[in-house]
Amino acid sequence: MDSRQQITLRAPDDWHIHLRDGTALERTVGDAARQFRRAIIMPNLVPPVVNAEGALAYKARIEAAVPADKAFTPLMVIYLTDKTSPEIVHQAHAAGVVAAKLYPAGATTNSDSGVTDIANIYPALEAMQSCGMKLLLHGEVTTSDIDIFDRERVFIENILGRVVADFPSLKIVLEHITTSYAAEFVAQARDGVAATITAHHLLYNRNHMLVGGIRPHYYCLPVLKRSTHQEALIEAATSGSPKFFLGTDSAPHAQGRKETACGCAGCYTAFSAIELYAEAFERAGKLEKLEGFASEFGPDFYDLPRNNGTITLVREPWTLPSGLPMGTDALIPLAAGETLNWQLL
Ligand SMILES: NC(=O)N[C@@H](CC(=O)O)C(=O)O
Ligand SMILES: [Zn+2]
Ligand SMILES: [Zn+2]
Repeated sequence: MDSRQQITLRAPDDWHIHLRDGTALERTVGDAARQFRRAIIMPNLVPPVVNAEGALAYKARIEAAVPADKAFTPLMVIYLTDKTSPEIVHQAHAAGVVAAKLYPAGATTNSDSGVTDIANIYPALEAMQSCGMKLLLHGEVTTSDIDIFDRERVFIENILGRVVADFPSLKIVLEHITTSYAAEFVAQARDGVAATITAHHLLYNRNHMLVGGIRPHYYCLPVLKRSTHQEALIEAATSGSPKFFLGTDSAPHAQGRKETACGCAGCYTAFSAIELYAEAFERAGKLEKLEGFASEFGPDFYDLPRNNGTITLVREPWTLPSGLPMGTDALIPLAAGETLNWQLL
């Protein structure tokens, strides 16, 4: 009889992940499939995944990288551009694409082809509303006069409120929220508006990134905020509200592209995602709320069945590796070399 403390959860899903392409897939898909049954696959490749054809081809490349002993379903997303037409939306929907992603142009990694004015995609949003395709948002404005720590709040005030009102039955996910403003907006919004929360925004605030030396592996977008915002996110994630669910935003960048004068934005959390979330929920004294957040509210929002089967985590401290191979590159996982209390069996 195993006397270690354990928790067993319905098998979880990741509602926001970056897998990249080519030789990265062995690493990223292997890690994701060890942790999750399904994942929403971000389309910000270079060039981006902008239509049904691109999504189906990318899906096949991901499926080819799933380890033989794992069941993992990629849920595909197209990238909205100024040229996304209702026809592109309907074709994608017919091909099984579940959502379209809005990257304001210039907001984040690989967002150069993003939307320059929300008005340009109103016909596409109309089509998405009519066929039930979800809208996923990188919720930051990009104008240079707006401070980087205010970009999420200003997006909510200037853009999100309008989209939520103009498309009253469009299902919308504000991705990787980082502020109390976002948590409050989503909590009070109409049905059909939800948010994903990353493990790193639950575990860290900007002091972790900037005090005692600059730590590039904590740098992601939207950037970590002050601790009061971190506390609001912990409160939202552990509240039991079905509007908040798991999305890692795991985003691999080779070590040399993080540890450099102009480092890329993105944290690689896929290697130990559910363990990082368990850590955050345990610290909040809310481990019993992890299953809803990780395994129930996401599929409910996406109108998909919850997974059958379970995973088990044991409370047995273990140390993350200091680096991982990704193709011919080195990849530094978030919390590299640190000890976590919970381990996936
Ligand atoms: N989160 C990040 O900092 N980076 C993501 C893009 C994104 O989700 O904004 C990436 O693709 O690297
Ligand atoms: Zn983003
Ligand atoms: Zn992302």
